[in-house]
Amino acid sequence: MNDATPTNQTPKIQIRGLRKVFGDKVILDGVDLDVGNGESVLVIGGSGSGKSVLLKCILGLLHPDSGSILVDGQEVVGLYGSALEEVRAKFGMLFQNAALFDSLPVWENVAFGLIQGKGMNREDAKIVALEKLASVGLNEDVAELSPAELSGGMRKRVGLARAIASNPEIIFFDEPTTGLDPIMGDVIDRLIVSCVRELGASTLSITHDMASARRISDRIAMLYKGKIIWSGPTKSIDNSGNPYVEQFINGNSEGPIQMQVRSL
Ligand SMILES: Nc1ncnc2c1ncn2[C@@H]1O[C@H](COP(=O)(O)OP(=O)(O)OP(=O)(O)O)[C@@H](O)[C@H]1O
Repeated sequence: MNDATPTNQTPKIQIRGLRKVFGDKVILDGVDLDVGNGESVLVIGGSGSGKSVLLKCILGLLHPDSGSILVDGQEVVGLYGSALEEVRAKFGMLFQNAALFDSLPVWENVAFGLIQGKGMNREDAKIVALEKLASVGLNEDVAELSPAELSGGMRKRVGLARAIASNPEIIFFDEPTTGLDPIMGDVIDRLIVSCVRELGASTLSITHDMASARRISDRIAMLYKGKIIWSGPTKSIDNSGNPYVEQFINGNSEGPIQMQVRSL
């Protein structure tokens, strides 16, 4: 399947024929996916379907067996060292568990990439961190706390502030609402949408939370058996006409998707 971009511009990310195998397990089996400029794409798929592997291939953390990943038209498969770092500098990422260092105060977690990655001095990096924390609704008192002192929702906010700290062109959201109650999930999703809009960033996200998926994406793509088997506007997800998508979004155990359940 060829995943057409919604505009004629060069896509921000263009993936073609991506294949990744671990031992005898084919995880990605020819993934084709585009993320347009300023577009928010969300990948759905069952546990173990390869969503994280896909993100890791784009970030160069895993090396695909074959296929192509273009970022702004530049091939990133096979890049390493400073060339890979240059591409990675375009990305921000909000990890599932926010992945904060408890040994550093909140502001330093946000400023970490600016100080370590971009060589910014601590004073300037702190100013940026405080600005970004303010943009996700956290004040200067919170900036001095340890992440261990924060609630789950606050940790996500800090993770979001860190993801946007360097004004990235592309942001990955990995399960941004996991572990939050539905109301806090909505709050975080709204923050994500407003921060992304303000930056004009393109996003690629993965989640199991369909309410969140509907809020933070323009387009949804479904990964199944190593391929994107459906992709379409988020607003048409309920009329996909695809039995795999229907089963997934309705959470039915009955349907064409065979979940592997190991009996104990
Ligand atoms: N480094 C690795 N070495 C071997 N197998 C791996 C490695 N990374 C991932 N896998 C396997 O690849 C498959 C896909 O994993 P992945 O984490 O991408 O799934 P996922 O769709 O993100 O799942 P979930 O929704 O549960 O997070 C799994 O079977 C996993 O065990």
